[in-house]
Amino acid sequence: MSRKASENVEYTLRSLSSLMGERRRKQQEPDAASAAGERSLLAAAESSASLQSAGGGGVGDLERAARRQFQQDETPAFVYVVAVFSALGGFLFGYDTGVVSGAMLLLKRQLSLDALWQELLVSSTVGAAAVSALAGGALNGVFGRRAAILLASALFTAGSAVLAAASNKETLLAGRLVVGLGIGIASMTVPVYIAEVSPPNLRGRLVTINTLFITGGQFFASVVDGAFSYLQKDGWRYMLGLAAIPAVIQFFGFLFLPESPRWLIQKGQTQKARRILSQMRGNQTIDEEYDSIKNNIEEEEKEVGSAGPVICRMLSYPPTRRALIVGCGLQMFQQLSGINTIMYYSATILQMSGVEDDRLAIWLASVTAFTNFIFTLVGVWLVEKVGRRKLTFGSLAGTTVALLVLALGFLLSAQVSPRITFKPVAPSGQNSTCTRYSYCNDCMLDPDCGFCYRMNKSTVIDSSCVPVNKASTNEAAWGRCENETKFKTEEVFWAYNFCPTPYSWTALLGLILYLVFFAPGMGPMPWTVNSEIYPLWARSTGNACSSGINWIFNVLVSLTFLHTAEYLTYYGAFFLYAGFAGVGLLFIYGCLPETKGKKLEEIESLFDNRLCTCGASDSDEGRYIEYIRVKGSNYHLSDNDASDVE
Ligand SMILES: O[C@H]1[C@H](O)[C@@H](O)[C@H](O)[C@@H](O)[C@H]1O
Repeated sequence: MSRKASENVEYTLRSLSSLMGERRRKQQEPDAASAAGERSLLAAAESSASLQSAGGGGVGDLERAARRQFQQDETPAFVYVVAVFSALGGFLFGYDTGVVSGAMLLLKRQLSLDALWQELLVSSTVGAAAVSALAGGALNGVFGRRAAILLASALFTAGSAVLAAASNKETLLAGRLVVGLGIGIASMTVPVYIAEVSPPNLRGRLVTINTLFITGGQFFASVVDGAFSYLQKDGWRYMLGLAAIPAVIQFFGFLFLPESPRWLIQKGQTQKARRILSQMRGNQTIDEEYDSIKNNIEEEEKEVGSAGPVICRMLSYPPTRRALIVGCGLQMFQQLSGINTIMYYSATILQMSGVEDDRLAIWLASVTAFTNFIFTLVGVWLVEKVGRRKLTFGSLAGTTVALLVLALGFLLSAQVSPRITFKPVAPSGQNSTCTRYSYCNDCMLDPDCGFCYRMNKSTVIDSSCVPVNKASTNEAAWGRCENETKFKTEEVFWAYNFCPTPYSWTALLGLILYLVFFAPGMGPMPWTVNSEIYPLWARSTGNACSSGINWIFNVLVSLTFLHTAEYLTYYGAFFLYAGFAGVGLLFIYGCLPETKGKKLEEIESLFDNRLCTCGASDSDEGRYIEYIRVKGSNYHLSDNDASDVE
């Protein structure tokens, strides 16, 4: 059957099943079955026969009516409102992790911060996020998802206010720690909350929107950084303080938004849960979904028991143990593929490719953040079409290739690295190791040194390696490249962290390819998949562990990047990330099952088989699955089983 024809049949099936549900509701006495939700799926042949006998206007009218009915069954706007308010947590996560690099440029001058303090202010937030993500499991298990999100937005607000008003570095550190605590809680709670309120056919898309907000926050932060970089004094206060606005909006929004119905059922607050669930499902019957959540909780309690800490029960029960390995593995490989060093290093990669102006490089770094954001949008679009498994695998495969291109770019640049031809005499009392280097590449790998040179057409001439000004890496400590006035009068250029070479464009190509491939899959899918693979009793703890792993590897990779580059050179570092990504590919191929279209309560069974047989045992692979909602019930309809459903 052609694709178009099969799409028509599918649409007709969808329309008819909806319509038949409606007809029956009108024609039949309400009995127990109809109270449990109308379930009427017809195979194509059956339905056309019923159609003829149904009379009353023929196929055209029926289809029109079906179309009307189908449209009425749409997910209520309320679910989208809830998802967007929750995803503000993602926005703050992105904003607060992204804004600090620009703020630091101004802060280090105004408060004379040394390297240790700069490092502390950047990594304290990520470290605090790791701790609070781990602790957030208990928090949102005991007090609920809504309370955890409210707490996270309160922390974001308080932290941003402290940062904006800070008068010394100690207060700044306190503010960054508070913001970090908020990020950790939000990063693990928001995806879980969205997954729990979403209907199955939209779940992937809505959870992925949270990552869209993360990358949106990072992009917005880069624009704010660019804009306030002109305000040399106190510009950082605005950069860091602005986060309070979305945080306050989220806090007040959530005062009016409901708790997750799944959590409420687990806590025995069934009436409230039913009310919220029907609010979320609009005109659809919720009985089936409600019963399935409730039965699931009871069965799980029988099967796993409720004694002992959740993490011990998870580890001793094979399906949750496997899910935990998959969830943590995905988060680990996301960070090991080097996303945050790519983002952090993008300004330098851009400079390598010939962008000499510093401000321009900062603005171009926001183009990088924008690319990351736009391609996450592609992920939102693809996730319910191609599914999580293919999207993640394809994305990581492309990311690996991009990392190889990046590494190759740096390798080529190192091979043709300009020679050092001019050895200036250091002013008295200014000792330095920089002048002993013979090639730009060695000079650039030493964090204390930079490359000062002139250009004759496209050839580097009069090049020297001199110490960098510790207060501003934009200039040398002394000599021709000491300040911007000298750059102009002496017609010299200053390169810190990179070498001018004709192959720099390869690195730029690698950078673009990286973001194009990473952003739709490896960026969002680890969060999305983690929000859905654990059964309810293990969901908070599972997400706490996997988010904790994400943050821990985030700190590890960012903190070790400069040292890795020093020991392995830049191309070595990118080859290393490509290697990690390659191992990640095998892991995803073997272990990640497809969760698209499944109800949260059905997903546990995907982990019944031995780990790393998912590639082979994924029974849904290659089958077209369409979610059909008939008067409140969701059904799988595939080519394989269309004929045996009534
Ligand atoms: O999913 C997000 C996203 O890809 C961000 O761009 C990155 O900074 C985060 O570390 C990651 O968790």
